[in-house]
Amino acid sequence: MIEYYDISGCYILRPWAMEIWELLKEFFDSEIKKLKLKPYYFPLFVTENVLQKEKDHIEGFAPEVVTKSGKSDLEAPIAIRPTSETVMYPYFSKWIRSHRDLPLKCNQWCNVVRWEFSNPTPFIRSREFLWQEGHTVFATKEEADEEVLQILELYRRIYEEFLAVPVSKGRKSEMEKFAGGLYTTSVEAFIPNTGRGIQGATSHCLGQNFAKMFDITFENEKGERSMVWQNSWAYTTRSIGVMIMTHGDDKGLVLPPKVAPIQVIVIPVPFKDADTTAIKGACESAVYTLNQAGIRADLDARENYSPGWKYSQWEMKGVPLRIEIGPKDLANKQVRIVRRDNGTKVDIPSTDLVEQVRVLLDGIQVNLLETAKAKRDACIEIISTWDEFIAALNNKKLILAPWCDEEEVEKDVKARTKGELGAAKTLCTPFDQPDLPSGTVCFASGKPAQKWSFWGRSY
Ligand SMILES: O=C1CCCN[C@@H]1CCCn1cnc2ccccc2c1=O
Repeated sequence: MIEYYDISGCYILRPWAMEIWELLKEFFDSEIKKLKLKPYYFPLFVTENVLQKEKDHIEGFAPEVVTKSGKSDLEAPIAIRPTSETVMYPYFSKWIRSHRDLPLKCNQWCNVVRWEFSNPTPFIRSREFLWQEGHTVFATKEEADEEVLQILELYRRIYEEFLAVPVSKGRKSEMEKFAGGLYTTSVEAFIPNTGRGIQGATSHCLGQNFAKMFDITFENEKGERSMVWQNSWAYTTRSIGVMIMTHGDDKGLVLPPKVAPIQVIVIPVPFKDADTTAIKGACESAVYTLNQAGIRADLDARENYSPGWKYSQWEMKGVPLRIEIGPKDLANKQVRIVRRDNGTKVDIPSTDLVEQVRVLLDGIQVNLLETAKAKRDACIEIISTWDEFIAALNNKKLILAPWCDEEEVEKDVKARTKGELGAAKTLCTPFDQPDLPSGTVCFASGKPAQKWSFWGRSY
């Protein structure tokens, strides 16, 4: 999937990874086009003084900004985009004059650079990554609020319907939200093996903060000038890393069929005096029939590897289904199908091939999500006291706790849980709130609890 590069935190994405990214992009792009998003491409470079325009929140990120100044020190240093607000919004200000210019809906698929120094991890934390960033502009807050949730639902579908990763939709705390915005919503995943939460994607309502900063105003129907309301939202190639960690097993990758570059690998099983030509022919026609039905099938007829060696290689690559065709299968006009997710083998008549493969692929997709959901739910611990919180944290749990929603308390929990594994933090306040009996107190402060929030260590 990936090749290490001679610069730390940078990776080469090879076809097995890029084909997954392209399948996700195909779905997401077709969905946002239904919402009237238009494709744009803005420059990679931004002058540092323009980037500094967001100085109130950018100082938090400043060290991550890669800059290069020209040969003579007269030239203003140029930065590589870590995100594109400051690149785009001066032009939104120029392009938007009247309510007739709204809503403006801009999406770009691109790379961004954030020169992070904490431990680089393929897909999960890289200094350059691919993403889509949506930047939309509305006349009213209501329109913005509605779109924030429409996009968040698309991110849930990316994770649950394609990557088979369960996520929780919720709202970020004031401390964890995008500082430049009004509020942040996110889909949060959880990795049971490490007991860490991981942000899957974010959908921010920016309010009128950037309209003020970049003077993005419009004349409404009554001829009055007012400021626009904006959103911005993104998901990244990190989503591939979350899928790998969620489904992988000791044999290697386990790919959900919806994002598998090859969904079915067909392998001839020759036998010493059997008719190898007929077997290969049967394999080729199986691949052809499946491809005609829109199933991503391929043939592995390499003569320099044994069937057993091929089984292991394609299992390691996570291909959902393997079809074996040997002399016995040929004689009985059947094929043997092996599932990657649970290893079951089944012999099916060649005449039922497409139908059965479809049923099996759908079954794998559902099974992977259900299995991951059960594992994630088994990690959720509902607590009410500080001691229970610490115990759950040390047991690698995803903690659901009643919280007074005070930032000072959030900071205090971070301070009290600092350590080499990283501090605990709020992951999100799930939209789906359990009942909060009156009188329930905050696990950390003892003050009246306002909400249930997910807490835990995170990536
Ligand atoms: O999430 C999104 C969605 C897509 C558009 N951008 C927003 C917010 C990005 C927040 N952010 C994140 N890292 C940064 C790193 C360096 C400079 C600036 C930033 C920065 O503004």
